[in-house]
Amino acid sequence: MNETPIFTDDDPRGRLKRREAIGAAMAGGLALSGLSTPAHAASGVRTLASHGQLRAAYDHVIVGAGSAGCVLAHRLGRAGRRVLLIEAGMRSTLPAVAIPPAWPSLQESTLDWRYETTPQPGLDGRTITCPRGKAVGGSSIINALAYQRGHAAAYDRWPAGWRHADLLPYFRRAETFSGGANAWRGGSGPLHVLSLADVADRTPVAEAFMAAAQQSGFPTTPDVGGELTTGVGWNQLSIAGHARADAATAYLDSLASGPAEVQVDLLAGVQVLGLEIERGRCLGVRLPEGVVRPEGDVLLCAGAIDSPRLLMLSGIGPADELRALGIASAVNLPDVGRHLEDHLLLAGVAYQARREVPASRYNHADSLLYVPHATPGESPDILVMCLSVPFVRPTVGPLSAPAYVLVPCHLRPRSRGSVRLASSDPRAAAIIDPRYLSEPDDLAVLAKGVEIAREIGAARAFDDWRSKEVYPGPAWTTDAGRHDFIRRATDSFHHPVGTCRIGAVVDERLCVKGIAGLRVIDASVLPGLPASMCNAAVTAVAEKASDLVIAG
Ligand SMILES: Cc1cc2nc3c(=O)[nH]c(=O)nc-3n(C[C@H](O)[C@H](O)[C@H](O)COP(=O)(O)OP(=O)(O)OC[C@H]3O[C@@H](n4cnc5c(N)ncnc54)[C@H](O)[C@@H]3O)c2cc1C
Repeated sequence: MNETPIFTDDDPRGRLKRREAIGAAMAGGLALSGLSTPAHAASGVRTLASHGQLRAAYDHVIVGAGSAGCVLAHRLGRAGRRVLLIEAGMRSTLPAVAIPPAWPSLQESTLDWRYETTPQPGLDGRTITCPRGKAVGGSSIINALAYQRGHAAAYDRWPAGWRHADLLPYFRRAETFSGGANAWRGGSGPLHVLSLADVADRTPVAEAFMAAAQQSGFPTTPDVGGELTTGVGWNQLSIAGHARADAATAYLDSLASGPAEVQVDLLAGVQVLGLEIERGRCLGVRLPEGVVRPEGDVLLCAGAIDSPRLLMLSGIGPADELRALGIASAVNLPDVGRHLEDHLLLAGVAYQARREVPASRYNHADSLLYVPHATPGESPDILVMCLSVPFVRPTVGPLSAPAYVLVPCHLRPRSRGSVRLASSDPRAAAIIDPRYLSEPDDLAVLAKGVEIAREIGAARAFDDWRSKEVYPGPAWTTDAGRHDFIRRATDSFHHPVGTCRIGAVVDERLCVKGIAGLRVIDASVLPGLPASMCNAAVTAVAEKASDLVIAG
């Protein structure tokens, strides 16, 4: 059997886990050459060094140890289920993962699948990077750490059972909030959420943004993730003790302590190649070395790009398209891979500063503003973040320090795209076409976002910081100039969802329509974007899904 290394030997955390794995393997009666120490039962997640260490039987196989997969492993493990968690990436050893302000360096690193979109006509034909975490912890390992659930109304547009009131107990169950528990926030969940309202070392430019937004007539909110999710407030981040609190540290490492031994095995560095489907039932998952068949459901948690890809590779999707690639249809589900939705950001409304801008100790966006511009009282369509770094798209032009940038984001885009198979090769990346700005209304909302950002940027509270507006600058005076600037400055916010959405691909229990024994549980099932970044929504959906799986 081909051994797949789980950790590099120079990683102290890796050595510890490897020792646990070896001990557990011997306890299970498996022989590894060169070992003479007695076996002992490991607590927590048992990290398998190879396919050969699999247990004789599992209740569930989880594909993908990302934001959702780690939640499921934790909850099912605690419920006494025998779980195999399979992840294509490894446990991360990059120090930058733990350091919040270092997060941008993780894109295009070894922890990133490094996908990219097709050329986007709405963005002057540019291809856009589509980073996705390839590691134990998934995209929560490389993301920008913001952790917010957004406005209730965005969930209330989702199908029954998944609306805000249904999810609120799960948002609370997931988190330990730095501001303490209340009717909206959790106080004892695995994931630590730090409100920058509770720290003293916020960057002063973010303080100026708070004041400038108020001078421009926007209300403040004491807790952007609590009862009032509109207005200007301090960012909230998944951070515990100054370090990133990703899904793996929060949900897998915490299994090591607890009331009872759990039976959760992690097989990392192994890519699932497809699902075994026979006569309308999912029997297991295909690995390079064979098939693993659980006694219960297979739980697909490979994310908004790879979950639809794996379904289609297994014959679940648009039958005609799959047949054209030589893939036999198991069930015709035309919506698999369709309805791809993603938030847009615009980088940005940029200012040369009068003096050095102190760096953020967090994620560079210490304060932000949610604006329900289109429909006051509804969920926000515009978010403006205040970045204390000179971040503009290279297609916009140069920007040297000292500078700060206001970044408008579109939270309710109308453009919809797709994820399709490039070929029947199970290792080939999917064709990702978000069709950014294909709906003219999206451009108009971004234009409004730029205007809000410029108004705040020109407010008195920034006088002490602002030397001059560099972008959009004079370009903003004509229609042509405005449109040109938006097309050059727009990028993905990296929140793809909806490619296996509830109602179309999975039912309200997240079971794949027409296939028994298979559920999809990750960002792909979200029936729409939340009115904020999506990690909290994915986590809450996975929390609720774990109860559904346990209920059977
Ligand atoms: C650069 C970036 C910044 C972001 N910033 C934020 C932010 O600040 N706040 C926020 O809320 N959200 C943010 N997000 C989005 C958020 O992190 C994701 O929406 C969320 O993590 C998605 O969770 P998931 O479980 O659906 O997928 P993932 O967490 O991506 O997990 C999928 C897992 O499946 C694995 N996998 C895929 N295919 C296979 C296969 N064939 N075999 C085995 N394993 C497989 C992957 O390696 C991965 O570990 C950001 C995302 C990125 C990329």
